[in-house]
Amino acid sequence: MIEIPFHKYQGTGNDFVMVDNRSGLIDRNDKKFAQKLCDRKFGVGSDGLILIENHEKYDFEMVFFNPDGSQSMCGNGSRCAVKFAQYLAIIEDRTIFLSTDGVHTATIDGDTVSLSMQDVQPDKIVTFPEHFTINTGSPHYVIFASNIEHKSVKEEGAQIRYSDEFKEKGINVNFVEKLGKQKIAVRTYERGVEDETLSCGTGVTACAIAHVLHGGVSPVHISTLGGDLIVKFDLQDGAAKNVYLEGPAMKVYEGQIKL
Ligand SMILES: N[C@@H](CCC[C@H](N)C(=O)O)C(=O)O
Repeated sequence: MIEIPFHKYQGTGNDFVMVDNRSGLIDRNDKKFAQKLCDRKFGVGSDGLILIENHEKYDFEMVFFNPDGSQSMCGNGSRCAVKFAQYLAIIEDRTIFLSTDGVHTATIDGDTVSLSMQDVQPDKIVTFPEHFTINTGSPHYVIFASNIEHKSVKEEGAQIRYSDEFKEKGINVNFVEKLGKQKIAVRTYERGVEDETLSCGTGVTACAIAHVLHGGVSPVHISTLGGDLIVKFDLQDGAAKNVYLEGPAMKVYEGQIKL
């Protein structure tokens, strides 16, 4: 049994257990740690586990796990990791770091973290008559709907995520309501959590891109169940470039857990 010090962070209600793993306390290849720490009944409980590790070339490396132990890019988690790296005095108010899908930069202003996302090339944006699939580091299904406050996001999201087309690799499912040229509301079912979360950073980025492809204008202000985010980008030759995800990221508490 080992005692693991952890910090809990949230970004618009998407919550993460953070572990300073610069000493190699946790084996990053052992996905059971994520399953245990993220368990809301037997562990700390969160939408993901993030390990902060040393990196030769960048300020740090962020290793992200979903609660089921799978790995992908996490936008809100990256914003929280940046705040945690500031708390650990690895960085001051700007950084360049490595995440699951490559190198990111970020700036911090109080509790607001602005994160650069990878360019989304045209082959990652697929338009169907009723929906989009867009990969913003993680795969997203984006569907426009009305009155999303009344949607059964868990049930309807799970139907798409476990459909024949997606059941093997999984997909995150986003329901988007247009509120204006520069405003949308989003609710997201996340794979790996297998439930609705209060917010999803890569998800709202995909939704903002879909919104602009439908006539919206960047920057797009996004309302989620857990708070507000802003996504900015330039649409050039069918690609989304200079993509930024901005919003609050905060520490909630810290503790130790025996595993
Ligand atoms: N909450 C995240 C996305 C986390 C990864 C996702 N569940 C997946 O497996 O694709 C975000 O803020 O982007």
